[in-house]
Amino acid sequence: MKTLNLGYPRIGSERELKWASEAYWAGKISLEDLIETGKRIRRGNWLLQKEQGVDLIPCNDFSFYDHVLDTACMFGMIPKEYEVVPEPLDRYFAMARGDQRYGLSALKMTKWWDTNYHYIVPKPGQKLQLVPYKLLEEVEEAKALGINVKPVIIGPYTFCYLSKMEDRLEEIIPLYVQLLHILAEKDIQYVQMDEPVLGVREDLNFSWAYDTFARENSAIKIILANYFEGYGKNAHWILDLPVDTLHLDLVRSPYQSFELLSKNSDKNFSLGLIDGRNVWKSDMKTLVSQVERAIQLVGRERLFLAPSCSLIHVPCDLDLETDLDIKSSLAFAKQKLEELQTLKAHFNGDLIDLLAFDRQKTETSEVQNKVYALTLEDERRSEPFDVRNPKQKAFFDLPPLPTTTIGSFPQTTEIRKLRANLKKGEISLSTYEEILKEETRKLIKWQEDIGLDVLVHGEFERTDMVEYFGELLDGFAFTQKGWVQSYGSRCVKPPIIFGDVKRKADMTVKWSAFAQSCTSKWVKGMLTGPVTILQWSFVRTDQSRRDTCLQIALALREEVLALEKAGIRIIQVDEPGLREGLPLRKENIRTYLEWATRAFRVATSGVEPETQIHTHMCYAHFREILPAIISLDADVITLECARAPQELLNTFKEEPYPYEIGPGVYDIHSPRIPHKEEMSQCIAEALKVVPKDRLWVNPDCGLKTRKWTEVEPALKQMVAAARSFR
Ligand SMILES: Nc1nc2c(c(=O)[nH]1)N[C@@H](CNc1ccc(C(=O)N[C@@H](CCC(=O)N[C@@H](CCC(=O)N[C@@H](CCC(=O)O)C(=O)O)C(=O)O)C(=O)O)cc1)CN2
Ligand code: MET
Ligand SMILES: [Zn+2]
Repeated sequence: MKTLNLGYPRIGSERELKWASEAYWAGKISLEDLIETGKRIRRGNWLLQKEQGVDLIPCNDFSFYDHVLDTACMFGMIPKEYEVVPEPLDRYFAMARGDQRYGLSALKMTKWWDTNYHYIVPKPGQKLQLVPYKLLEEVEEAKALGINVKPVIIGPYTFCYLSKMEDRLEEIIPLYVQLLHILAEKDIQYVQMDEPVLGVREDLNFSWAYDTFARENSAIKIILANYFEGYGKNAHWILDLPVDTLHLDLVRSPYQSFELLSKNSDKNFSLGLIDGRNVWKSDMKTLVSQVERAIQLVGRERLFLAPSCSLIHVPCDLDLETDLDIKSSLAFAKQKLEELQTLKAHFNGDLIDLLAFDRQKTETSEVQNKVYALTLEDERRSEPFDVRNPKQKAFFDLPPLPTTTIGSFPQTTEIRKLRANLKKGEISLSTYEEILKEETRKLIKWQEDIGLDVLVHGEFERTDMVEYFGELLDGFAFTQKGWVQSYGSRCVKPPIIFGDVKRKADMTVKWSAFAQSCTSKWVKGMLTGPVTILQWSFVRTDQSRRDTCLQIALALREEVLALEKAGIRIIQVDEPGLREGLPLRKENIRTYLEWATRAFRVATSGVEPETQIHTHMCYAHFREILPAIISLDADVITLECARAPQELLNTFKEEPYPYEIGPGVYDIHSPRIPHKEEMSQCIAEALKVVPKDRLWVNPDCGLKTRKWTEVEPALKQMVAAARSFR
């Protein structure tokens, strides 16, 4: 029995790649040093996988920023304006994050399927050509270590779908053919073509490309990898494709996977048994019986054992955790490979102790009962928007086009160091809090000085907008080193929901009330919404996502009411995870949106009519969920918009948004400082589709990743731009 792996985390178990890239961008280390770090990580990952007995080890799963951008570069998709950057890796980073030195803005970034990973959306335009050096270098590096790797390549349909160039398959297929030829010459035996588009589209004709590949290349075996969903109606023809192996995500689609295994075919199958999207240990007994069934259906020679998807969505190594009560229930990337090896050993006849793993079932608790007892009253504001909106206008007395920010301000090295010191016990909690209060006080003053209208406290006390709440709520565990790449060098440490969620005490009231006490302007309270907390955590699997989400909503409802009671009358409940949680298959969308929007309303609807509920979302194609966004009944929404204003504004042209809205005028994911004229342009565009008394002016998202030197001029210009329209 053989095993294969679809991809391994590339950020490094100590986030080596993050530190090296950020040091390189800051001019603190050389390009050679950065490249060397990349090599070290790849070597480490390959050797680890070899040691774990993985038979087909991936390459090209490494990336200095993003594997979709790598693929775009492999096909020569470098927009003209970036050609001014002489060094190829700098040009690549300029596309990913913009480059002030050359006045270049970044390409658009968006979510990878239903994950919290973000990819760079390639920009079609120029003629395509094959530039495969990154991939080939990795093949050679692995060879030097005695490993004949399996390159991972985004397949043509998925790549064209993600790049919005489905009309250019004819042009790109020959480049794939050319690449396969080159790889065959290098003695590559297997290539993994990732085609997760199979999980969302049922109208594509795959045989066009894959027949060509089979005709032109008999030497290379193609593993077609679909994950995060089953094959849907594509199951009717997928077995006719001339590929060697079909990967099945048995975690997301067990039923259909076995249907495919039962059909008559000549295919080999990769059984995606081990959950690549969650951190619980596998129940080996269940896996064994699944494999046994598969063996009965197709025979063991035709099977690979595998994780369900790439392991980049889970942390690297559980061994690094020294203080985690539920550790014995968990498996991170390295441990998942160990599970794979155990399973393989079992089927190869070694005597192995197979552990059944039953997560304890908890008794129906008070919180669960509260969820069952929720009524329509609990998710309805006491007055509809048209009645409460004029009251709010009178209550807050804000100028037209009020300016605000999304919540966080720069998380400077000093602040992070301070928190690290607190964790190490080098400073006391009261010292920590005093210093952060001082930062907050300074920030309030600064916001007053530059003339912002609705102020924020800055979120200095938060490690991360989800982790922070996880640490304060019952039912969550959190790791020390459980980092998962979110985009580029940015990582998150998703908390683990293992039990019933309950609010123990106030979570944000102290900080918001303190900030409000420093000013006579309005300070906006800041919470992360129930769907986003769910979506960005690892969840328990013994109860539905819906029930877990509603439990979180009930906890947040208490916090919202506590904020209101403390005099915070504008409360933002962020839901950037709402769109991302959308099921990939259309038929599951409605049910999801019903409970997800309900959770938001449960969290927010208990307040007085004058209390203004804001929400915020980023990176979304909002059009398809606009009715759901409207059903949140939030008084104000701030949205990411700067990298793709037209898309968003067209949406509102077609369907006017009935609440107040702030389409972001400043792209905060790039270090580049926008000009006032660009922001004015955004406001002018927005005014074409949003009535003036409903429009807010704000950045795209929080400013925590930016430097003060970037934020100061940008926000001053933003305020000036807003004023020029009043
Ligand atoms: N969960 C989540 N998902 C999300 C987002 C989000 O904000 N949270 N936003 C979008 C993605 N955007 C993101 C934006 C920023 C970061 C981000 O800045 N992450 C930080 C880590 C944040 C954090 O938890 N920081 C901790 C730990 C900081 C740290 O690394 N400390 C050093 C020591 C400090 C030092 O000496 O510099 C260490 O532990 O080694 C803290 O502030 O306390 C990073 O990668 O740098 C992540 C995602 C969508 N998905
Ligand atoms: C990813 S959405 C971020 C919202 C949060 N309030 C912040 O400003 O950082
Ligand atoms: Zn955001």
